Formats: sequence, structure tokens, C-alpha cells
Amino acid sequence: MCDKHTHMAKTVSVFTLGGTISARGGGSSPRLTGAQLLADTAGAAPSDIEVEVHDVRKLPSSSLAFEDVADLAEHVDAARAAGHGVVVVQGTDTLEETAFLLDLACAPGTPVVVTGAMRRPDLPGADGPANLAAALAVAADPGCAGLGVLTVIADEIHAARHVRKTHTTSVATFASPGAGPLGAVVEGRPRVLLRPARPTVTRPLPLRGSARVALVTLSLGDRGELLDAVDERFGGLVVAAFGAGHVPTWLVEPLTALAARMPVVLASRTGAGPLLAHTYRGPGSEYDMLGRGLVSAGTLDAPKARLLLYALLADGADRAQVADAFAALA
Ligand SMILES: NC(=O)C[C@H](N)C(=O)O
Repeated sequence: MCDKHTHMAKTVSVFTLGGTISARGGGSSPRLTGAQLLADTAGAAPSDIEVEVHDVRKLPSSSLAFEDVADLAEHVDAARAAGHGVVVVQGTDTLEETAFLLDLACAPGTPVVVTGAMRRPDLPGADGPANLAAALAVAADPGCAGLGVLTVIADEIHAARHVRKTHTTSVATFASPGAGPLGAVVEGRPRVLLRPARPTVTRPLPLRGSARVALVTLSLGDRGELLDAVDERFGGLVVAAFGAGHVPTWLVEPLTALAARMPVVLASRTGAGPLLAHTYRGPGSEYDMLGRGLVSAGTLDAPKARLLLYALLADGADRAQVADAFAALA
């Protein structure tokens, strides 16, 4: 339990990237700065910490790129090397992806928390100030270190590896289907109920290389035209397959051919639960496809599987290293 204020980190570094939390007027007025966001927490944040604010980007999170997160990871590493807790403030649309990339890229250290808001700061019931105050409380608490990168929204603490945006407008949009939250912020204090069984990666993966990884989500009647386009353009592929890892019989051969040329990761389009390994055995089943050289995404959803494959390939991983990294997370 990290529910005591007695061991607070003295300083928390806040890095802002943009998002709805700062989008006063929906983009018709200048974005709120990090300093303004902090002022709006109006005493709800812990009073016994120093906060350093750095406005790093001013973007909707749909326009964040790998380079932006690579820059951010360097800021985060530097802040943690100085012993600071870290809060990243950004849009919710890709919040889980930034959090997971930081989980892959940053060495273990002080707590790192990603937060944002669903309601603009000029709308009634704006959730940004409460989310930022709760995120600061978690980032300042050394008892919340060692949990991997976290998200804090609507008073829930989630692991980057499992959290997803699950609703277009609800302020309680973030959930960890199949895993559940790690804890909650109650009366301004973090309470951790669960700790991850293992770290997300054993070695931080730099995000500075480049790799092209496609994500193809299957749907009924897919004839495989997008798979044809993958071959020339990409160095890796994630297939978001049906259910527990199933593809149509007519895509078995095209996927097998692709898997002979590049790492192909088999994920589920359902967004929750593990990929199966041997429950179904017919053509196009998970057993069939994994036997044909596809790599199981395990419990990673398809977008996160794409990020892990990207980070591995950008780091120069070969096929065996890709398979090992996914197996280690399963
Ligand atoms: N709630 C939000 O922050 C959504 C916004 N479009 C973003 O991700 O930047």
C-alpha cells in the first residue's frame, strides 16, 4: 500500500503535450499552459511537493508521432535521474499508447503517471484539475514506484500495459479489461491494491530507430487486399484477428507467406483477454497460425502489440528476439 504521505518525492516534473485538458474553447483560444493547469488544481494537489512544469508540445494527441514520444522519454529519464516523480499531461485519444511506449523505453525509477481529461477546461464539470491533482499525488509517492508506467484518470490507477480508452465521451473512459485497475486515489492519497507480476520489459528499448509496422484489423468478408499492400511497404505486421486469434481460411496462405518474410504478430480485435494457443485447431485457428510462424500477442491488445513490435524492430531485434519479447510478456 502506498497510502502514506511521509515519503513523498520532493519534486514532480510535469510535461505537457496538449490534449482536451488544455483545449480551452475547443481550439478557438490559446491552449492553457502547464502552469495554468496547475493553478486550476486549486489546492487539491499535495501541498508538500515542488512542481516543475515543462510545456513540450501543444497538440491533439491524435497528432503525436514516435519522435514526440522519443523526445518525451528522454525528458522523463532526465527527471527521474534527478529523483523527480513524473506526470505527463496529454490528450486521451492516444494516452494509453504514450504510456505504453514510455513503459518500453524508460528505465525503472520514480513513478511516471500519464493523465489527461475528457471535458474541456471551459465546460461544466471539467475533469482536468481533479485528474492532474490525483496524478501528482501518485507521482509524488515512492510507494507507487515499481509498478511500471501508470495512468491516473477518474481517480483510478491503471498499468500502461493493460489500460485502454473504452468510451468516446465518458470521464470514466479508461479501464483495464481483463486485468482491472491497480488501485485508486482516495481522499487525495494513492492506494495500490495490486502490483504487476513482472516488468513490461527487462531492458529499456530506445525509440530512436525507425521501423514500419502495419496493423490490419480483420472484419467479416475481408479478402486480404490490405495484406497484399503490406509486403513491399512494411517490416512487420500485427493482425487483429477474430476472437481468440482466428483468421478466415483464405487468409491462411497469405499470412503464412508474410510470416516467412517479416515478423507477423497475431492479436485479437476484441481488446481484452489472452490469445489462445491450442483450443481450436482447424485451418485459420490460433493453433494453426502460431504453428505457421506467427507470434502470439499474448494479452497485449493489437495497438500495443504494434508498439512493442515497432520498438523491437527499431532496436534491430531479429525474429527470435521478437518472439522472446512477446513470450516474456504473455
Ligand atoms: N479527451 C481528449 O483529450 C481527446 C483529444 N482529442 C486528444 O486526444 O487530444
